[in-house]
Amino acid sequence: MYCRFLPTKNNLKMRKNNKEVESVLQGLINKRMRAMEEGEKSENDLLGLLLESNMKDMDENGQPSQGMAMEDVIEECKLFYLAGMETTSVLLTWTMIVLSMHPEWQDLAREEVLGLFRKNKPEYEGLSRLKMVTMILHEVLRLYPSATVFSRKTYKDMDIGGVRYPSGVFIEVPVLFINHDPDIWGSDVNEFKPDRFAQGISKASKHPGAFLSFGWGPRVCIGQNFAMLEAKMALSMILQHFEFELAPSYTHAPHTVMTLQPMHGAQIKLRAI
Ligand code: HEM
Repeated sequence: MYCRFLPTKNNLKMRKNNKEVESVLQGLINKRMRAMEEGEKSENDLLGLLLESNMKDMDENGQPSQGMAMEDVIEECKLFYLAGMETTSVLLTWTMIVLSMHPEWQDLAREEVLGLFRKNKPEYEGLSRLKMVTMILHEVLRLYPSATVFSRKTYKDMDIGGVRYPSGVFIEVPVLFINHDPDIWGSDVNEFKPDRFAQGISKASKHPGAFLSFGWGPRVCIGQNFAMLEAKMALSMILQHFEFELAPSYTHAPHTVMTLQPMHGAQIKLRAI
């Protein structure tokens, strides 16, 4: 846990990158704040909302300390970008890979999408009626969870699963291992079987809370509905216009670099339809 404070080559590079990201964000924030101070209407996006609440708090209380500190605004921007971008993009990547490996499911998904939207642009109402596509995305998230682990820290002495932990212990929740545990998902745990989600997430496994790909509890992923919507929209549009299969150069090697990614990339051949 504390290794990140050591001046290793990687840590120094990360710190340098972090500084660079923060200074880019600070520049964007300054520009936006100037525009807001000059009376320009704030844009309806995350940064606009954060800054608006930050400035409002400062106005009402007259003390900047009551508002959201600028470091917090920067941290929120970083969090939303890092937590929201890569996770959804690797979900789509794995979905393309898995549907290339299982053309029968690719056909079923396409049938559903074309049945609902034909070749028209998918609209919000229709996306919520995509049952097959939703099952596929959940099964991909089970087999290849974008975040393979998340952590917690005990804030007091406590018993978890019959083990006594003192306060201040970091606990890693191994999502990838849980998602591949045959005692939870059955002996076909390593197979791609979207229909295990046919009755919803809580009925897909022997334990109703076993699906942890979006986390759980008060810190559950705040963007999960948005991510699913984005993935459904993108996948629907791809299925409407392309058939796809793996290129011979594709090598299956999932590995973790922050998120779970295909180590050698995802070489996929697309054919317009
Ligand atoms: C497939 C896509 C995604 C996956 C698999 C995913 C997964 C996760 C996981 C496992 C957590 C940790 C939960 C915990 O510690 O209990 C998390 C937290 C979070 N996610 Fe996502 N996420 C995805 C997309 C998004 C998107 C699109 C956004 C924003 C638009 C987002 C924003 C966040 C934020 C802000 C948190 C921190 C929540 C908190 O600590 O209260 N995520 N996500």
